[in-house]
Amino acid sequence: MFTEIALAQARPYWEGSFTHPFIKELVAGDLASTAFRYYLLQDRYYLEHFSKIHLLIAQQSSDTQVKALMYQSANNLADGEQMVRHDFFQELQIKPAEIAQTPIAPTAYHYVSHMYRQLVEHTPNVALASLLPCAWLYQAIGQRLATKGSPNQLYQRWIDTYASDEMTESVQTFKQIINHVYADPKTTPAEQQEMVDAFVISSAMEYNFWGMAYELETWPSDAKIQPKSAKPQ
Ligand SMILES: Cc1ncc(CO)c(N)n1
Repeated sequence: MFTEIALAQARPYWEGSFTHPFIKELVAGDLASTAFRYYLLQDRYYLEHFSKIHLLIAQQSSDTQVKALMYQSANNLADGEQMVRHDFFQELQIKPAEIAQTPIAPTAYHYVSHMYRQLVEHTPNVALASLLPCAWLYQAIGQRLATKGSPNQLYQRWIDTYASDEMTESVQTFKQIINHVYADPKTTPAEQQEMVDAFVISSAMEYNFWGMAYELETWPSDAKIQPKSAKPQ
């Protein structure tokens, strides 16, 4: 089964995420607000592209189940998670000017680039595999943290986003569909391996994403020109 094989290989990155200082301090309630802000700013860029990649996979896949899942998830993202984020932005007073002035951090840029790359270098199925750690890892984190609860209201709301029954259900559906695609006789052993590799790299990127926010990661400081900002196109 794809999900078991892929998770077994990505395990160290998952464990690293569960125990990352960003997550630990989020639960304890004492995560620096600068780190959470930076996370949100970078994640806004990430989610915007994540949604676009869903649409590209939907257009390029010949599998009816994959197509339906990608269109539906793109819609859910638009009116679910991105809406919640909109509220966070308002509450933390993150204004368009701050968004426009914040360069995309290297890890956010690399993670997004990795997902697009699967469509160019490989196939819609491989790109699909690169999307799965996003929802699945956050759902696993949500499950673990839900019982603990954060004394910080805002951080608790972030946790709640990922600890819901709807989240668990949608991850279940994604896993069933990808396991089906992986086992399909049309999927060659080479493509199966590429799916696993794409999943593992995304898991590594997920792990790096916490460090990116925690350390307020930037491009090399001697660069005179910073890359473009994360502002919406
Ligand atoms: C980087 C990242 N991974 C996963 C999720 C969950 O959707 C998110 N919002 N951001």
